[in-house]
Amino acid sequence: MREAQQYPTALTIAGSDSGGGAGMQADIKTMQHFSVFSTNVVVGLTAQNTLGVQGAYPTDPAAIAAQFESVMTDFDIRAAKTGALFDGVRVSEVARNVERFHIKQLVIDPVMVAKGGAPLLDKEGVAAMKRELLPKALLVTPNIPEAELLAGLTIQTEADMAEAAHRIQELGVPNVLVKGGHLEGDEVLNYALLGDDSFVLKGKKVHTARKHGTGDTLSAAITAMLARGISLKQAILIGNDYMNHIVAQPLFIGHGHGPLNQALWPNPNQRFNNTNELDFSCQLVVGLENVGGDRAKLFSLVKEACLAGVTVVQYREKGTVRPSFLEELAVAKVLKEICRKTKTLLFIDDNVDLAIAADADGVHVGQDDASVQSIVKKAPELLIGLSISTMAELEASQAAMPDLAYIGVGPVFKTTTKKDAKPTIGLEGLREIKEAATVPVVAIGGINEERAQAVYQHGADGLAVISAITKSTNIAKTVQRLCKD
Ligand SMILES: Cc1ncc(COP(=O)(O)OP(=O)(O)O)c(N)n1
Ligand SMILES: Cc1ncsc1CCOP(=O)(O)O
Ligand SMILES: [Mg+2]
Repeated sequence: MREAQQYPTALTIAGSDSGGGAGMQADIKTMQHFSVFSTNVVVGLTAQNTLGVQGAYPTDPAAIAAQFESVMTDFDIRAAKTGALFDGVRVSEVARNVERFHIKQLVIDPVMVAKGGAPLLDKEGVAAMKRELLPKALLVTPNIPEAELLAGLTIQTEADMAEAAHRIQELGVPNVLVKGGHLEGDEVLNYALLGDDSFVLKGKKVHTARKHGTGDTLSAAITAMLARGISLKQAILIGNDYMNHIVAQPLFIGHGHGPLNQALWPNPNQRFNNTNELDFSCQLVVGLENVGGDRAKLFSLVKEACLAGVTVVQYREKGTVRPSFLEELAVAKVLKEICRKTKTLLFIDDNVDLAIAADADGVHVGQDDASVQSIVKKAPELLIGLSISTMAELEASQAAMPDLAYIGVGPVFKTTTKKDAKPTIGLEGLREIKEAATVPVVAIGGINEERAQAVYQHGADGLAVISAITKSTNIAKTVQRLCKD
């Protein structure tokens, strides 16, 4: 199957909101924004706007089953989520179909009451959810009133949230995210209990009524990321950042509880695009250290290399006298501008904060730098390159692979440019790592014009050089010879 046909697909099992801000409409918009195709089982209609729910019309259970049949027999559903399920009959029908079609990655947003106060799940529905649906789910994302109902306790503090999460876990769902937006205070605390692991996510509380659809949007974002193969924990961390960002900039639509703008995400989809489409074939790694500290020389060299066809520039400062953060930022911003003109990707070595501040495309980190997981949490929009020098490092980094744009493998040959370089791995070492790698391999270390083609022949998808370009007397010709024949 061609890559373009492997667009991840998810399913939302929810109610329609005629106002467009919540329910299935919020799910579809959010999933699309995360580059996931959304299929739907409509469990009911609501006549609704930003002022409230004027009517609710549950779907015939036979129509629910028929929709499941249509979707599940055609699409490769990687993850699903539920929203408003109305009553016990519909919850049972959904649970039956989840079982029938072996839906594994199921996120339950246990929608019980709409923003304006209208009930969206009756008493039997709550009982059926506890009994039949939660044990089939991967994650449940209750807000405070929903968690109180599911856990049977009053929640006022973080400790209460933790207690509620544990009680809900006992109902058979392994992972629980209690959303604390309804609690007093200037911060929103979300409590996550993932198996035995627990953590608290914080966000600034935005005091606005324009938050219609927040629960649907968060659970849809998490579901979309699961469909893309991102781990549950990272999906929750990214989803939390996403919500903090979009809640702060609501849409001024309607006269009541206004909707969110799901498309508001910095550098939309940059991170989630098919990274296979990005070109990591020829990378110039460079800093002031490599050009005698001469800024003008650095800029003209990078410009020439970009025009000659390098596909990535990595800004890397390693000299004994390091420029200050602000000096590096000033340089990085000029590099960004140069790269923008030729559509060349700009990466920053080691420094995630600098990459964020300079609006770089990515960051390259070594084994002892910031962890891939922490970068994803802090800056989900950044592409990430990770250094790998041995098979053991590759194996130890398996969990990070879905989040990587490429791995930098080497040093392949002896190099004097990097003082603390690890032992060389040679062309055979490069081949061995390439055969086990699941992301593009960028070879580095002692590569020059003469050696470039052998590097490709041993499996490299791309190469990265410092001295081959910084010491070249004819950059255009050098870049041409470094490219794959
Ligand atoms: C493409 C590429 N591969 C490897 C490295 C080395 O990064 P790291 O291990 O962090 O070492 P330093 O560059 O920080 O000395 C790289 N920068 N780029
Ligand atoms: C940054 C780095 N990482 C491994 S080797 C190396 C230096 C590459 O420099 P050169 O291309 O001049 O050998
Ligand atoms: Mg490093």
